[in-house]
Amino acid sequence: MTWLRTELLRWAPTDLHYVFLTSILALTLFWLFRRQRKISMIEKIPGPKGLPILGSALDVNVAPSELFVKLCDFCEYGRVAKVWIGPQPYLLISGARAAEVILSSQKHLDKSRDYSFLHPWLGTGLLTSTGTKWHSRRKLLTPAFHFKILEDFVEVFNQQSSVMVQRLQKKADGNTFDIFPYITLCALDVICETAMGRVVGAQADSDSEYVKALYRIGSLVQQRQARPWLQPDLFFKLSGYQKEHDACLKVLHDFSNDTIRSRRFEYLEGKKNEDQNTTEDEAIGKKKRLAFLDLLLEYSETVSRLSNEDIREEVDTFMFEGHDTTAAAINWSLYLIGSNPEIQARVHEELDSIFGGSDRPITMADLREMKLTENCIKEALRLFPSVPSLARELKEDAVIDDYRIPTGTTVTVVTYCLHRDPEQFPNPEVFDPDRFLPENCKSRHPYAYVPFSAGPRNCIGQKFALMEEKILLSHILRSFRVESTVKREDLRLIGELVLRPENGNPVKLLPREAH
Ligand code: HEM
Repeated sequence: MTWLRTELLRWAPTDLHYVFLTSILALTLFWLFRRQRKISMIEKIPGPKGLPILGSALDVNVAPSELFVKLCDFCEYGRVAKVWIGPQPYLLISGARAAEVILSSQKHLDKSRDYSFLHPWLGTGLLTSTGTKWHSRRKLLTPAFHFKILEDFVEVFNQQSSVMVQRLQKKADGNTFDIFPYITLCALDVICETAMGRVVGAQADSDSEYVKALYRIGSLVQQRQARPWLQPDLFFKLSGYQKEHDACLKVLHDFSNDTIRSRRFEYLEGKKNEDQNTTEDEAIGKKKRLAFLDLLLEYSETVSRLSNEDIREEVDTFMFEGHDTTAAAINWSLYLIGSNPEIQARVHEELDSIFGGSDRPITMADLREMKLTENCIKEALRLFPSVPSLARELKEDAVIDDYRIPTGTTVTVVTYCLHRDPEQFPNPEVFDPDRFLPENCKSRHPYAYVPFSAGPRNCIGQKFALMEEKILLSHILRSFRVESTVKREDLRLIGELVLRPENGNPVKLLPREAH
């Protein structure tokens, strides 16, 4: 028995134990109090009832096209709605006043956790970074999107559009085919040349290793975002996707790194020779076109030092943000124009009045005249915004539409639903480009229409995107008449990183001369 007494004495609680236990208890109570406060604040907001602990997690465990329908159903609860997915509350915003609180704020700039699945590929480039890094990069990159610089890209937009039109000519026999990949590959060629200054010829060879890796990694990130069980690193690894993801990553990063290294070398060599020689182009007064990558190299030498890795983050971000979004937007415009023959006739009339039936390249002056075409693009981005929702994580409490929203909540602006508010857009489902005539925009809330987001974290590439869209779309419509074959009520939407039709964009094309 002596051994038992000795053991008991050894384990008898000391002051240290009391302090330790009291601290644990205090921390637990504090956590419970905070959690309860959070729950009671969130519970005041309308939303689906959900199950204990799971919330609405089972409702969102559905096929991708049903998931988007669910998201829109949740928004029916109100312009501000809540939904619990397990222990995590999500706030869904589909009203302009509430969207303004988040998008115009200088405080709520942090992206939600979903964006972290892009980090291995994009690092913390402009889209995914936060705090001082985001601030300084945004300041550095803004001049790269100046109109004067974008003007130089018109030639690329024209050249790649001509390749696309040539490819489409082979399909313009009135039979149905999916035009989506034709437009996507063209947008990919455009972004490779404008962002990196490299010609990948995706339209000529869509089997290239780089093109395949780009698409595969996009779809892997999307799957991970949509399926909560793939989110922990361990499960992603066990699923086998991690290996595939890393293989794609290697192809993409090797490509960007090689390009950056060789362009930096060329840039430095060019600088050395600058005073000694003039290049052949300069001798005939022709200015060399600079890709975004060249501009970053120049800023890196003159404004703020950027490592090759810093530059890669930004160039990869442009590659990611800058092609799927524009490709989807052009497809949606074409889909809606192809479903509305009267509007298509008006667009053809506008294009004929500018180009008179010639197939000459499009100039900046032409772009300014394409008012109706531009309004069709804007209206298509209203009905089918390429980025259908965007999310922030609150780093401090916020007051939205009289509700106090606690720190840590993920706030998602559901652009797709916001753009269908009947108070801002009467008969919201109707495709009516005249909504964007200046006189019809006057009374609209400034945050009712935000396809490029708004406020400090808006899309840096929106002018580039609109120019590209106008040029690609008008090249198609100058050559062809388009007929959409899917009715609006039969559309099934996939609303992941980018909003796209589940079954592509099957259309019939006919050469214009035939009509
Ligand atoms: C129709 C085409 C496009 C649409 C609809 C679009 C839409 C958007 C939206 C909604 C955001 C905010 C995302 C968020 O807060 O999560 C965004 C951000 C961004 N976009 Fe675009 N985008 C388009 C084209 C482009 C292009 C062509 C580029 C570059 C060449 C680009 C580069 C970026 C970048 C770098 C950001 C992050 C900006 C920041 O956080 O400071 N986008 N875009």
